[in-house]
Amino acid sequence: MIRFDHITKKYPGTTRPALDSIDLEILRGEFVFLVGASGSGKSSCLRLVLKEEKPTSGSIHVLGHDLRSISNRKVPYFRRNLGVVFQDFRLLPNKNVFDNVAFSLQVIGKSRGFIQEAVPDTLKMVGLAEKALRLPHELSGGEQQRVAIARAIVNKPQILLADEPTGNLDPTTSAEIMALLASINASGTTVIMATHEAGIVDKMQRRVIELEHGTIVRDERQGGYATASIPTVPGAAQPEAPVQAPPVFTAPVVAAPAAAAEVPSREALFFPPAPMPEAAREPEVVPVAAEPEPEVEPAPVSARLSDFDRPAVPSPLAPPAAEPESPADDTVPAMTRPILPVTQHDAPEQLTLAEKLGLRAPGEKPDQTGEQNVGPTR
Ligand SMILES: Nc1ncnc2c1ncn2[C@@H]1O[C@H](COP(=O)(O)OP(=O)(O)OP(=O)(O)O)[C@@H](O)[C@H]1O
Repeated sequence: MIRFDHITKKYPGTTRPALDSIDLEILRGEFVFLVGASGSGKSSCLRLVLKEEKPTSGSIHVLGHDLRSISNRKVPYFRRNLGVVFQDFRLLPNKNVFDNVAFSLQVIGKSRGFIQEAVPDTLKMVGLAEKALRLPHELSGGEQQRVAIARAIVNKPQILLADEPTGNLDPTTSAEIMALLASINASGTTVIMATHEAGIVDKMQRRVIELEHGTIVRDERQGGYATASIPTVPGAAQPEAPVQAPPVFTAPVVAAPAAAAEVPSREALFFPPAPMPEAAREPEVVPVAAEPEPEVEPAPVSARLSDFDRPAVPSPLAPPAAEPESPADDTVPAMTRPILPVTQHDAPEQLTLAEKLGLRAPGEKPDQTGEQNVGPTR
């Protein structure tokens, strides 16, 4: 699903490579932690997967594509296969929860009907169905991160990249966010998460790739956080949920994730299944749209409370019911968008949020959202 072959990344003006001849393979359905000291190269790995940065040498394959073969014009289409979540949430401050999630679908031209179904489904999954009309500043940090996760998964990405998604959250809230990420992984999405949080890594017992000065020094199938190079400080605060909180990330269940997940129960959220077995792996090549999608004017989307009262609906991660899609959607699987913060070297300096999310190519028709970022309110 993701393969790095001899990847070296050297940023302009630096003497030492951020990544130094990395070889790496991540399989479909895996949950992978990237750990390592600050500056070890974790975010660089994520940016390379997104094609936000180009390697100095070596090749990267994502979803069957050699990233060198994807032209800049097609990068936004490629990125619809990826969802990205950041430490600082990056919500649109003047849009409510529903519209923040709807935004990413509007920009890629999804129909109003699709949006009116997919957004409530996704908000329900992340536990925010009741708060669809709130503005970001009316939410807690954890709730804001749930909105960001909803936005990242609403179009059903095959890969979810998370760059320190719990970095601004307290331990209990972090545990809840991790349970949500685990449930997303359980429904088949590959999750790659860069983190410094030892407690989370130790509890999850998933694959751990440790970077040190741009090289991989550890790759464990079910690892913990601490090693000689990143020791856990005795007595340091660990992200432990308080006693009354539901137990999280414990006892992996043997069942493989379902291909089309049901809406996970609360129990499922807190007892995430183990990673998908390696057998059922490698995917077909995911097509990147050969032609640009037709420009569809973003339809004004307003949440109706009745939308949130509907009977049980399929998980937002499951394939949607037959939906009218734009022609380009026939060739681009329903996915979501990326958001890594680092500016592409060859991109214009002033990018709109849609461009940062990979929803529009730089220079494409700007949207009218008055977009700006909003960070945690905590
Ligand atoms: N745009 C850039 N220009 C120059 N150097 C960069 C750039 N981005 C990252 N670097 C350098 O590359 C190295 C790896 O950085 P990277 O952000 O990948 O590390 P990280 O492990 O994610 O760190 P952190 O945990 O602090 O986020 C660091 O030495 C950093 O200074």
